[in-house]
Amino acid sequence: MRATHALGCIADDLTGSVDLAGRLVRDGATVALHVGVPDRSTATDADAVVVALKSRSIAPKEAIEQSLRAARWLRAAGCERLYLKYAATFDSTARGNIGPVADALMRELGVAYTVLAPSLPEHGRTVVHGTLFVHGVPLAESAMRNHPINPMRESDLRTLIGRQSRGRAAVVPIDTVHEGPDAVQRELEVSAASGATYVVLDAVSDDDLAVLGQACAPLPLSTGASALAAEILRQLLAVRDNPEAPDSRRAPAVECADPGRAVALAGSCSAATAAQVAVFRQSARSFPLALAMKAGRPAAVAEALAWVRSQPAEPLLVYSTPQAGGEHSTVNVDSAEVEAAFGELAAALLHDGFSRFVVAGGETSGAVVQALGTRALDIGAEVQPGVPAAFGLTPTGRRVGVVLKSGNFGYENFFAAALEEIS
Ligand SMILES: Nc1ncnc2c1ncn2[C@@H]1O[C@H](COP(=O)(O)OP(=O)(O)OP(=O)(O)O)[C@@H](O)[C@H]1O
Ligand SMILES: O=C(O)[C@@H](O)C(=O)CO
Repeated sequence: MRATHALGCIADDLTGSVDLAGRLVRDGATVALHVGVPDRSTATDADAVVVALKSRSIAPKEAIEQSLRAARWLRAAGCERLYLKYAATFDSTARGNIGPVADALMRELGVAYTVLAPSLPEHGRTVVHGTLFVHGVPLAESAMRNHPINPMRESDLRTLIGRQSRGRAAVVPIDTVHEGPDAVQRELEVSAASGATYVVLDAVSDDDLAVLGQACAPLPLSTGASALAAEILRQLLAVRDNPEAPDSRRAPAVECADPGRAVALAGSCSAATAAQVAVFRQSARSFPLALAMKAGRPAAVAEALAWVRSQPAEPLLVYSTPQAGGEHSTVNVDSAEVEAAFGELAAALLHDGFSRFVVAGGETSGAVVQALGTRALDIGAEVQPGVPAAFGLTPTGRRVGVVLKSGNFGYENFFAAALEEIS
């Protein structure tokens, strides 16, 4: 590995990590993305290094342990600044894991405070006076209210972080952001001096994020969605490489997947995926996995596999997404079992010669990529905003292509577009 990387990122789920990596690559930066904490250091010349965890919904103790291992690995690899990436919809429960992990990272780095910046205006996520909005609707009134794993029933980020961390939260209000980076930095110092350990950053536009990126670039640790990380990296690279602007950099071309069949797997329970599944089912052959789960996981996986094998033509979709227009939405199944079923199905399909997988849902993507055994991903072109194609090697040396979609990302034609991109 080279001596320094401008930014080291710890992402709490896999789709969030590809969203982040794709955004950095879109800006012209080079990115190394590792699935899980690598066992040893790996040589790379990347501007940013991303470690993708599956820590969003696990026990806080385990999430802290994994995140600290990632932080230590990134620092040993030469990352100058760290960024904790979580969902722009602040997906978490009353006990974590954003607060416990951020508390632990602050202790590890010996810093007194950090920022919270989930704003992602490109996807309609904005923060005003500390309240998180999704397309203008307070988070707790958005579809996230009924998320099966992380139901979000509070919109004030100070309250949310207060419930899952030690310490006090303050806000840098939008008016201060509009005054520019110096004003934001002054406000950060004032908040820290008054004992705040978390400072929520208002932002409603990409211009606001650019201001925040300038203000936060010197901080050892920042936290938030992909947008602030991208702005921080822009700043760090502009400073390091001046006069060459980050915009003029070129991401390396990535190799495609080996020849093989393609399948779409939808385990996401988000409203956007439900609409995308409903649209795709009009033209694709589809199998309702949640319904099959009534017979138990092994039988469901066997049935899904037999169905896929019997299909003479593509496109193919296996889905468990509730309210996707099928009767399965009424079936009461265990989330972890559904995830495991998607993983087992993906492993069997890989064995059958499938080489391209489009997956909807962060947890589902984590389970599928774990099952494929891919430990690092090269980021390719974005299919739709926040959803790049990615390519990696399996343990047996096969090159697979994946498109991993965060639940609420993508347009209605997402599945067809993603399969087209990795064909
Ligand atoms: N019909 C279903 N009933 C119960 N659980 C399900 C069903 N379908 C999927 N699940 C589970 O719900 C969880 C969905 O989480 P996942 O992260 O994959 O999607 P998401 O939450 O919609 O997307 P994201 O986290 O990217 O916003 C997974 O654990 C999945 O296995
Ligand atoms: O829906 C979102 O905002 C998130 O899933 C996200 O930030 C993905 O990176």
